[in-house]
Amino acid sequence: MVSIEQLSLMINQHLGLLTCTDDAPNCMKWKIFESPLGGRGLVATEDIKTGEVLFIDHPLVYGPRSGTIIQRGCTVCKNIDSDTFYKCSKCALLLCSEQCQNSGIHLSDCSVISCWPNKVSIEDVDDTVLSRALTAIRALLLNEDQKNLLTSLQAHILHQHGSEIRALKEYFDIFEQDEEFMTLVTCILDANAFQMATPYGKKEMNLRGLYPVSSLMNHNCVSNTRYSFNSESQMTVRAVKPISAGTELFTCYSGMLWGTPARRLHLYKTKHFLCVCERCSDPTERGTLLAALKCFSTECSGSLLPIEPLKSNSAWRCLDCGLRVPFLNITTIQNALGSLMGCLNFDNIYELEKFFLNRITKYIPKTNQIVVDLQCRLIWEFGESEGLRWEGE
Ligand SMILES: C[S@@+](CC[C@H](N)C(=O)[O-])C[C@H]1O[C@@H](n2cnc3c(N)ncnc32)[C@H](O)[C@@H]1O
Repeated sequence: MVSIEQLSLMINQHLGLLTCTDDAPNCMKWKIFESPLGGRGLVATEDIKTGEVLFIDHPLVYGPRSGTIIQRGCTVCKNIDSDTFYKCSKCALLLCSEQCQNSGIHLSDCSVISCWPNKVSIEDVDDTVLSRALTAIRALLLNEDQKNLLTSLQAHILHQHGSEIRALKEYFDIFEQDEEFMTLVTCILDANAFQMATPYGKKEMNLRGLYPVSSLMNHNCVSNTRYSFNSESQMTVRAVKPISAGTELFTCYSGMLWGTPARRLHLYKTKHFLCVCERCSDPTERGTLLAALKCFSTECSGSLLPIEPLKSNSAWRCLDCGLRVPFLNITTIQNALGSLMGCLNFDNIYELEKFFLNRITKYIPKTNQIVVDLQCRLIWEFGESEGLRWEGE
């Protein structure tokens, strides 16, 4: 593991590559430090005002996400809506036009892949396997300084990572050194990559990017920063509240409007830690009751909440009548709700509205994250669709 001083130098060099704009502060009001949470983090060195830009980061590497649900799209322009997709005859990456094929991005990608002897004919290479591995493949193109910065970021070395590289080996004889490096990169991406924003209304592949400075921010369920992307994929990180000198800068790795059990499970599965922040420790989640379920007693209209939210198998209790419900009964309800949501067609706004008005609030309190999520989706859709009106209360 590199020292904080070495890492700070690398980060400064990385940020120094940016052209300074009025929006980008030349003098940083934070530094890298040993976080009390373990590992490194960023801490404010001066008082910071709400809205102040903390830094503007750019990705070391980016590419398609590697999840199991694969979106097929052009690996250059990210377009997922084309009748002209074809595979490059040298490397099998999916493309949509000659222009994309002749672009610098594709020529670089292709230069790496076409060096590996193929085990099957190029036409038979599964382009979705290549797409899943593309971000790690692109890391091979970084220069030595960039590779050093990348490998100084946290990695959780777990067998579950690197499946995209193992799948790639079915089609190519990958050089051992490349395979080792790409496998490490998949572990680093898993711990650090951010989902990149898709421009509104554009049908584009979902991308992930490795933003080294942002990657050093630890998580808190009530973060004191927020980030946004510009059209050049730069990430601007701003303070969302006044931050006093000595306070750690936090981002939020999970959905802000998810209840505590959902957030903690997500953080555990994807980032391999159990959050113990103030919000997670508070059964009411600062009064938002996002995880609340309806009391099981027919005479009571109260809300059930976990008694000890930091214990994953905690019993729940009704805030009004005090009824205690064992954890197993709670998981049964949560699973049933999950199945119900799984059957919903989120593209059908009318179905969503009906479900929202007539069904879901019969079973769960209006504060529950599912209701809040549906409300947000409806507001989003109604805001954009001409003629659509809120028909209920
Ligand atoms: C993006 S990295 C953050 C920087 C990292 N601490 C480092 O030293 O490079 C994400 C990892 O940091 C750790 N982490 C982040 N937030 C945490 C928190 N609130 N509690 C415990 N560990 C945390 C987890 O290991 C997580 O997978």
